[in-house]
Amino acid sequence: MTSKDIQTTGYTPLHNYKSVHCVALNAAITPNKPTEPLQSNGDCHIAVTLHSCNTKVLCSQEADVSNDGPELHSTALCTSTNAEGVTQNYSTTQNIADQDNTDCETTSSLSGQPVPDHERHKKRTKSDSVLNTFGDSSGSHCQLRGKRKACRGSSIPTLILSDSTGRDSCLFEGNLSPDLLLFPESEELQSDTSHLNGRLESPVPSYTYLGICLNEHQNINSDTDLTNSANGHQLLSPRRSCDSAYGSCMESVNSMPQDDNHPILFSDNDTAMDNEDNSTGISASSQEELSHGSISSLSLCLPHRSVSPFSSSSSLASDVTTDAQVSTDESSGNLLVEGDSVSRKSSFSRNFSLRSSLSFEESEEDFASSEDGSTHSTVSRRNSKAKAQSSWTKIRRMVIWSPFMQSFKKKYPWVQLAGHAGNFQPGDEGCILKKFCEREADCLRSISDDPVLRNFAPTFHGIVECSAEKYTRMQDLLLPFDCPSLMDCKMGIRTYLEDELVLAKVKPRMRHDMYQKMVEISPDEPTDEEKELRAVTKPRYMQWREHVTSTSNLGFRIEGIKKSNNDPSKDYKLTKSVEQVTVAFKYFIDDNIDVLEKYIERLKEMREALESSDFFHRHEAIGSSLLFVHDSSGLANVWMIDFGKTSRLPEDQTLDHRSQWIEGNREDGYLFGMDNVIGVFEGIRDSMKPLHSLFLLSDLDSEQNVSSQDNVNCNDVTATYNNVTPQINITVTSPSPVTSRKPLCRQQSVNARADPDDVISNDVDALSLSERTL
Ligand SMILES: O=P(O)(O)O[C@H]1[C@H](O)[C@@H](OP(=O)(O)O)[C@H](OP(=O)(O)O)[C@@H](OP(=O)(O)O)[C@H]1O
Ligand SMILES: Nc1ncnc2c1ncn2[C@@H]1O[C@H](COP(=O)(O)OP(=O)(O)O)[C@@H](O)[C@H]1O
Repeated sequence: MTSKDIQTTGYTPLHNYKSVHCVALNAAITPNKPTEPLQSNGDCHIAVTLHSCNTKVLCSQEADVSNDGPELHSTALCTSTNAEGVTQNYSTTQNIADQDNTDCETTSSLSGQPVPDHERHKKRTKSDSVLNTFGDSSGSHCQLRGKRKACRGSSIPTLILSDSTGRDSCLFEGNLSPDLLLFPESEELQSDTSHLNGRLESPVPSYTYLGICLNEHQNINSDTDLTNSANGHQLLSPRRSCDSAYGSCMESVNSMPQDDNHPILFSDNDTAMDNEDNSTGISASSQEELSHGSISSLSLCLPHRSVSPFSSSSSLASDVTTDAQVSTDESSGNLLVEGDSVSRKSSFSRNFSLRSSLSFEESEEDFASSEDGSTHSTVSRRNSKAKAQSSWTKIRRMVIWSPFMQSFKKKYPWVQLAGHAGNFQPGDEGCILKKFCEREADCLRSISDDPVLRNFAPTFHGIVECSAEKYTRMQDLLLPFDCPSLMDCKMGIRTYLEDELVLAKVKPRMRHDMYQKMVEISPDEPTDEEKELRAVTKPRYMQWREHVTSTSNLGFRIEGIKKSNNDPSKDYKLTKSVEQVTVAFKYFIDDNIDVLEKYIERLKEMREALESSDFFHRHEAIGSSLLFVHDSSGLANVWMIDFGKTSRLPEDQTLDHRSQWIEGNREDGYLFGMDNVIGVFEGIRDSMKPLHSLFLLSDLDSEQNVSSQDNVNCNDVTATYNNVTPQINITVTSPSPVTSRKPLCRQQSVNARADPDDVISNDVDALSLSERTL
């Protein structure tokens, strides 16, 4: 199966989700004795492979889980292999004394302490083969009996658990885009199934899949579709939503064939009907599975507090309460799930938002299964199944708390670094959705069609509508990166439209929010009148922002930086001078010269493309940003984003994007800013290149002009060598990064070593770029 095979098409992605928590557990995982229920003290061997949706194997894990003694600790001896094939052995020990205790204690010993072979459980062969089957990048696990997982966006984890008998199961959890749930697509059932079966050398075992979605409409969507496959196995898949947030997606799901083999277990008003006993919640069974008795109960709870993937992290006011219980009805063999209501407050403040495809802190809370709000009669059944349930809990904990999963958790953040909170939604197939803005959509469309510029901005993928709201669908630029570091630089010497200025003069609108933001940074900034009104106009605020940041002097400003493993920071509201910007850029690139070179190269290409672009010369670009993204693998790229205030000029007008702005000429200083971004990066590069490689002291007389050195991009270097004190002062006049303006002059003071035959050493400790003023 190719990666194409697992791309699901044909339905519109879901919108308006604040977060979706999805859990899927297969009942098929068994202890070493496959025909017996999972015992609370049973040992088992599990294998886990984590795939991205594009079938890349992210990592895999095998674990021998043994419960040494009465329920206090469980130890997993694991081998974990990442995408690069690096294998790590470790053990994970967990205190699982309290099943409802979400603060599961985990200690792990990592690589360097390989788990001795004799400590491993025996039955590995079959698991290995399963692991290999799933671990060969084929992505075959994504299609189980024709049920296609809507694997959209690379950041989607798929967990496959395989037990020692070769039976495999799916554990799928985290904060996932709603369109990542399993959705049926009827066709390719047979071929893929046989393919998978063939590879597994055994029939695909029964799967039980439970999908639980949580959306901003404060509902838990616990819906299922029990589907019998051709080979008699059954699949429980998420089926419908209780409100419009599911939108068109549910249309497609609902359009799937429904016949005797596809019993619908739930009504549309979320008062789920158990086909056996009319109980509330989710009910479905994998009867074959249950008749084997390989699982008697499992318990799932959605987190009590859940971080919304698209809400502000710092101003998070998210309060989520939801529980879902799954247990087995022994008489019917059904799995029974209960869910209570969810309440959520979402924040719409302007701030960061983070999405993590896996949110295992949250998942951990899953283990605290609450009886509150349960309306189902399965409480007693649950209680009676507590023991077996605890085994499941343990396994999940093992997996979730292993270094393997913990490190994966960090790998997939989607970050909205700047901009308006609530503007973005998850999209499908590597896309994100941004609230529709005609100007922006027009620009993205034009740029995508422009052979010169198309690589420098997110690809435009049309306009979609959901819940009566329009979105622009565009390429998710973070897709290829692992744990990316991001920086958003707002370009130009001006951040407000001329129209806004005109309007503010004619009809000033006082903004309290902007006054508030202003005094937070500069309490003394407002005039007496503004203080009295506790409000400022938008242009006043915007101009002040430009003035206290590098917008006005350098033609760009840093909006935010997020280093791979750190929280995002927008603490650049007073970053103005070249030195301050240099410090921030250096922090961002972390002295990684390769990344730096890539940025410089890319920026220069982009500048060249912009200079030659008719589109660009005919547009005024206000508030547009450069998004810098790199990761530890050295992958680095820069794109232009945010065209919400980029507008076409009258036919007879063009801009050079470097000239001074005079009201009415609509110049925006975009290229001026770009020149300076490049200049600062080049300054950093030069400072990182030790000058001692350039000059030998012996080459220098007491005073000598040294000709241009290519590798420092100097026009002229004047070096003064003082024979008495080994000190050299070098003045480098570099080509101006601000081409049409006064050249920047860098003065570098270099300490020379005493030995004149030796190279000049070391620090370029005084680097000053004289800033030009507008
Ligand atoms: O960055 P801070 O200091 O918070 O100021 C913001 C940014 O300038 C926004 O620009 P961008 O979207 O380019 O980041 C701007 O949105 P506009 O683009 O609508 O001008 C906001 O205006 P309001 O949306 O009017 O609040 C303004 O409050
Ligand atoms: N195509 C994209 N791919 C990935 N991240 C993006 C993309 N577009 C925007 N972002 C993220 O969203 C943030 C805000 O984007 P922006 O378009 O400036 O929003 P706004 O119009 O609300 O200001 C950026 O800083 C970046 O982190």
